[in-house]
Amino acid sequence: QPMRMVAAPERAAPAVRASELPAYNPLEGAGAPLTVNNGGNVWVPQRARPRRNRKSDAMRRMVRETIVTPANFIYPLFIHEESYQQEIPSMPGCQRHSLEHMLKECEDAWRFGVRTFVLFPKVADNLKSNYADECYNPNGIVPRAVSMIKERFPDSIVCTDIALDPYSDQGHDGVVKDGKILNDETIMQLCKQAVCQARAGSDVVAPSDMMDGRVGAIRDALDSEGFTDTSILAYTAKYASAFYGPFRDALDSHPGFGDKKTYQQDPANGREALVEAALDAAEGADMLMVKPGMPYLDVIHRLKTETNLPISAYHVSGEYAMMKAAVERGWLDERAAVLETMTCFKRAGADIILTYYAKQAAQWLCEDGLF
Ligand SMILES: NCc1[nH]cc(CCC(=O)O)c1CC(=O)O
Ligand SMILES: [Mg+2]
Repeated sequence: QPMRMVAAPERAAPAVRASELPAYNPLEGAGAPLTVNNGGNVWVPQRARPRRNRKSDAMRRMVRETIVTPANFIYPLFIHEESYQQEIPSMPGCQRHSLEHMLKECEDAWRFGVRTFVLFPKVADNLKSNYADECYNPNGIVPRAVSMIKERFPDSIVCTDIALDPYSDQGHDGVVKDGKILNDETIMQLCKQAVCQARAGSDVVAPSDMMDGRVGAIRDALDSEGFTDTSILAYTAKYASAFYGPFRDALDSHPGFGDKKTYQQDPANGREALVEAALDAAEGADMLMVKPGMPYLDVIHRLKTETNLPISAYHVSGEYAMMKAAVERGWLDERAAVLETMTCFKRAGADIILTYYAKQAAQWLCEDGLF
């Protein structure tokens, strides 16, 4: 039934005394007949009007629950050994950077308040192998990149990914035998990779492989080599997702056979993320990651309520690509859609947001100012 407007009567309605008003009931106005108040205005009697807290920009800012700042972002950078920048067609606006250009990119983001970077290497095919031994080469591209950033920006936080896939000739996150991914053999390699990166100056190592027990093993390996201050950002709830395709284009790391479902989580499972979170926390993780981001806000929220460790959302390559594609078609307002997405990650419980939009979003936040 549509509500009918009632014409105001000729004479003003008699004043209503407070004592005559019914007991407070915030829902009372719903469906109540329209009347006219002492001001002569149409009035649906109701005391609670949530719109009052939205009535001006200043009011909205005063009551805002969630504020995203550039310090919350982790900016991922793809690097390669070449001296040029290479566009990644499925990730418009992202490139494989030369090491020199990587520094320029850090500097640009730094000016907008971004302090944290994570590195992903595109490795040449002739350096790839089943055991991925290149991953702990002290002269490999990642250790060199880490020292370059730390030298230029000593106050930055440099994160490095721990996983074999960029260095694996099979495109898997572990050592392969008879078509299976070996858990404990892989952990041996991951520990060497973590120590190598810590030695190069990495502030945070981020295992993204999903082998069981690798957080504890990496913690012990770091500690026994004296790297007790190197943090671990564990990819705790990493799902076997269809949204990683553009990242695998960027690294040329598509799995050579099969899929990653025997180690990454089933997207159908939420409670399983709590099992993983309890293990990672017990094994010494400093921060927990949920990946992908937007389709997994419920998982972020559940981890936030179940643990007291900082939570990071990974806004992955496929999420980035689909936003860019809609923007290119003129179907989305990029700035509004991106900033809304970032705010929603934090509202859901993410303290940290790893996103390919980090530099751009930080710039927009700086332009808005006053956050
Ligand atoms: N260790 C692999 C890794 N680390 C980050 C991503 C994907 C990130 C993205 O899509 O942005 C992947 C891909 C995969 O698991 O196959
Ligand atoms: Mg685990």
